[in-house]
This record gives sequence, C-alpha cells and structure tokens, in this order.
Amino acid sequence: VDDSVKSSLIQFLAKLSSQNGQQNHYLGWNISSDPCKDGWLGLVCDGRNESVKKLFLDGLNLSGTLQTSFLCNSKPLMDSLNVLSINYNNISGEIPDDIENCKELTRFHIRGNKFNGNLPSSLSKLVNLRRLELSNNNLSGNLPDLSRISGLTMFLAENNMFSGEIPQFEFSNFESFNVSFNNFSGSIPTNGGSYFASNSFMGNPLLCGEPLPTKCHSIKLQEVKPGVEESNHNNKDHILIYSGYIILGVFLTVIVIFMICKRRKKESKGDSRLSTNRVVAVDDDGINKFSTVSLSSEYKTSKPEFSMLSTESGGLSSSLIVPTTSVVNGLKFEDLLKAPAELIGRGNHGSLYKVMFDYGMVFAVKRFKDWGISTDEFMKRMWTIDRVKHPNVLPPLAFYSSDHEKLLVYEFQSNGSLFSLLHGSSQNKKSFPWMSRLEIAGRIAKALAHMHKALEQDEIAHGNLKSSNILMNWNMEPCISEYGLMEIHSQSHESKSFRSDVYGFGLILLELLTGKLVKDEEGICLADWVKTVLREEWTAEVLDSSLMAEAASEERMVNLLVVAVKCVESSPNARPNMNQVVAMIDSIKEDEEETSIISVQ
Ligand SMILES: Nc1ncnc2c1ncn2[C@@H]1O[C@H](COP(=O)(O)OP(=O)(O)OP(=O)(O)O)[C@@H](O)[C@H]1O
Repeated sequence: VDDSVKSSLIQFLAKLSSQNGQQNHYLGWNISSDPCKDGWLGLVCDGRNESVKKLFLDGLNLSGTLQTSFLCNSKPLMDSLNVLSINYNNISGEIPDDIENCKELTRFHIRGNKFNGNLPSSLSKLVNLRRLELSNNNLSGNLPDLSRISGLTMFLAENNMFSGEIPQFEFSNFESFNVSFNNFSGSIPTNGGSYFASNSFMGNPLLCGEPLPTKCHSIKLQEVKPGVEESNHNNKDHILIYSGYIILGVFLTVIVIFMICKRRKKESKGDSRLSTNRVVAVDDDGINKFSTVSLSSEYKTSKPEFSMLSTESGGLSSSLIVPTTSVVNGLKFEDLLKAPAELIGRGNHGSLYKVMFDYGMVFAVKRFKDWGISTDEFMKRMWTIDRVKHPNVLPPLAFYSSDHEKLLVYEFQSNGSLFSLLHGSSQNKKSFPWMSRLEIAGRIAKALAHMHKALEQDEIAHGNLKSSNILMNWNMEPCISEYGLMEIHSQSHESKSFRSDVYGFGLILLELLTGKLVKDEEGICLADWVKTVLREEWTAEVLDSSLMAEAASEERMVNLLVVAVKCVESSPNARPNMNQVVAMIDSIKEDEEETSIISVQ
C-alpha cells in the first residue's frame, strides 16, 4: 500500500480521535508498517493485500470530527473504500460534502455519535450505497433525495431531529427502515406501511397515515378554513362532522373515566397489576436515570418502598440506562412511569412486565433480581450482544443495571410466543401447517447459527432457548428473544453452552413435530419419550395428529425428527453444531420444494 494512503489514513484517524497519535498507536497504524500485510486493526483489505476496502472503527471512544477529505479526496483510497463504519463513538460536527467522492461506498454507518447539522445533499450521489445508518445523533433538516439511490436496503435514522417529508423510497427493497423519533411531517409515502410497522415511524407528531394510528384525513380537516373555499353546503357538512366528533369525544371520555374508576377499585382489592409499580426516569441533560419508586406486590413483603437513585450507592453511573436503539432513547422515561404496566410472567430468571406507552408503543420489561453478574460485566455483555444483529433475533432496546437488579426493555410482541402458538388454543394449531413449521424451524436455526458464529469468541450463547423465548413478530416471523441472558456461572463451559442451545433447539423441533409439551403433566420428558418410541421402530407415531392429516410430507417430517433427535443427544459432543443443523434443515426444505413441484406437475 502506498505511503500516501498510509499517511491519509493516519491523518484521518488523528482527526477522528482528537488525541493525535494515541489511537493510531493502539490500532497499530504507523507509517513504517503496511496496513494490509501488517494487519492494522479496524481495516479490511482486498484479497491481494493491495488496497484498503473497509474501515470499521466502531466503539473506540473517538471524540474528534469526521474529515472525509483524507479518504475521499485522496486517490487510490477514494476508489477502493466501500465501507466506512464509525458507530458508537463521540464524534461531533457535520458530515462533510466531499463524502460524495467516495463513490464506492456501499455502507456508511455513524450511529450513536454526536453529529449535527443537515445531511449534505451530496450523500444522494453515493449511488452504490446499500446501508445508511444515522441513528442516535443530533442531525436535523430535510433529508436529501435519498430515493435516488436505487440499491438502498437499509435506512436507519431514528432519534435525530430530521424534519420535512420522508422521501418516496422503494420500500420493497428495504431490509430495515426506521425514522422514528424525529420531526418528520406529512403523510408516510406509499407502501411504507405495507413493509414496515408503526415502530419504524412513531414519535413524529406531525406524521400521518398507515401504519400510524393518525389518519392524514384528520390532520387535513383541521387545516381547512371554513368559509374561504368551501361552499355553504360543505360548511354544514363540517359542522355535522365536528359535532359528531365532539359527541364521540364526550362519549369516549365518559368511558375512559369509567374504566379508570373500575381499575382503581380493582387495584385496591390487591390484584397483581403494576399500577403502583412505577418505573421512574428523570431526563437530566440527556442522561436517563431510571428508578423504581415503589414495588409491585411481589416485593412489597420484603421492602415496601424503594428508589434506586436514592438508596443505591452507585449514584449516576449505576443508574444509567444505555439506550441501544432509537425507540427508547427518544422516550422520556417519565412517560414510562405514567404508563400502565402489567406483570405477565414470572419465569425462572426474572419477571416480565408489559408496559404501555403513548403512540401505541408497548414494551416488555424483563426484571432480574440478584443475577450474580457485576454491572460492568452486564454492560459489556449487553454491548457485545447488541453489536450482532439478525432479523430473527429480538434486540434489547435498552438496559439498566444496579448491584441487585437488572432491567431489559424489549419491544412487546403481541402475536405471542411459539409456545402459545403450539400449546395454546386448538384453533391455533389448525392454522399451523407443516410448511409453516418447517419454515419457522429453518429461520430459528439460521438466526441461532448466526449468533453462535458472531459471539463464539465472546463465548456468549443464548443459554435459555425454549419455545416461550421464540416470539412471533408483527409479520408472524419467529424472533429469538432474551439472547445471552442466562446466569453467568452456567456459561462457564462455553462449548457446552453452545451445545446446550443445540439441545434447546432440538426440543423446539420436537415440540413443532409432536405438538407436545417439553414436560407433560406427569413429568415425562418429551426427548426421552420420543427416543423410546423411536428405539422400538422408526415410526411416524410421534408426529402431531394435525400434521399427520397432511400425509404428503410424512417422509420429510421423519427426516426432521432425525435432526431433532441428533440435537437432543445426551452427550453434548454427539450433538451437531448449528451450522450443520442449518444445512440439514435446508436439505429437507429443498426435498419438500422438489416434491411439491413434482406433485403440481
Ligand atoms: N417481548 C415480549 N413480547 C411479548 N411477550 C413476551 C416478550 N418476552 C417474553 N414474553 C412472554 O412473556 C411470558 C413470560 O416471559 P419470561 O421470559 O418472564 O418467562 P419464560 O420465558 O417462561 O421464562 P424464563 O425466565 O426462563 O425466560 C412468556 O410467555 C413469554 O413468551
């Protein structure tokens, strides 16, 4: 690599870090070595080690400014660089115009920094861009016409101060899209609502249309000035409409007051709802402090009143909520307090609350007591997990840690879990055919394999994989929840933990295939039962009766059963790893597809 490239890179990093030289030294960037051959940290070269292709400088505590001129006005770097990722630093200032000269950029990631000002219009000239991540900055103004970039598949801009209208993107191309918690206005462009749920748009008070509950029609009605352009006839219509709204409003108010009274009465009778279990957060110069002021009935016996901020010695640092994505960051945590909350489950590892907010947002807050993991360890683990993304893994939106208590905030999934789908009402089961089960198995396997691979070095497995931790998202796709939240001590033999996940996955496969509980009322283990039946003779007897009605796929069902049984081998070393499981399921899916083509012919 040319000396000029080395020097540009070193100067770029020096400006980015604002501590001339220190970061360069730490990352091993120095003019006397070669970026590619001597393995400078944070960059990726081409196969022949001749040019620098990607810069990954995420989470390095860099607090300078972005001087793209060192990269984008300097040949040959400007022609080779295709990824610039500086997420989760403290970089401030504006995004320079000359970024447009880095024409090969496919990814530009600056989430979790302190960038301000407008996005330069030159950004829309980066025609090769596929992923643009701008979340959690202080960016403002109108968006340039990014819809000109036809290959864009990811646009994340939540938690900024952008205004104006959302461009007419080609949403069908997008894997992810989020503009929540900005100041966007007007109607959501066509198709936005068909591809993305309200979470992608919420928190923009002047935005309307599908999938938000605010109808554009209602905003326009308020803007009409009566008597100017409208005929008398229309005015009369409006008066009628307004009167209708007023009557409806009064009616709804009466109902709400009635419900509140009823609810208070119920609470005073001591039900398990959390209306007294308020979660307090104070927004203080952008720092969210998070505490509980009183406890739900479950803790009342031991400690009647409790405030994390006042009783815990850790002070501010132990009270920090670390927002990892937009939705929570943009929220005032006082709102969280006011929101009604409900205890919906008490699992082996903690309690789960459903907390309801304005804009129709609903969160699931998991609360662990005495987890036995230090705050430092917990934070490190959460940040590590947060870096790994997969569409079928539910990320925590925020987390909190004190000595005795840990909280995790997730998006609430109103379609329930795979457990409820399989073992809930018999109605559910009927509409749960073999192909959907196979598809779900394949998606969970791929997501788990992805997580295992990405977190292998950090030795973080899921640790508690089961069907109640597989949640069905708005689109009825399965999402693995609560990744990596098991007790730290049981993670000690990391290879065993990864193989334990494989066991958990095997049980999920058995549940999908048999429709039976992992442990029945008499305490019989599903895995043991299946093994016993199969030992006598390979038979389809174990399969769910509603699946047997679809006899056409019996052979593939038995093949999947073989995979499941391998996964639940008693000896961890005898179990396949998740990559092998993915390959086996893929081959069953291929067989299934071929068979259905032949039967159609
Ligand atoms: N984000 C979520 N949205 C909707 N439901 C959820 C969410 N997270 C968990 N649940 C459901 O809430 C219930 C309680 O969850 P919780 O995680 O406390 O218990 P669990 O999974 O049964 O046990 P464990 O503590 O071992 O994980 C489960 O039925 C689970 O499927």
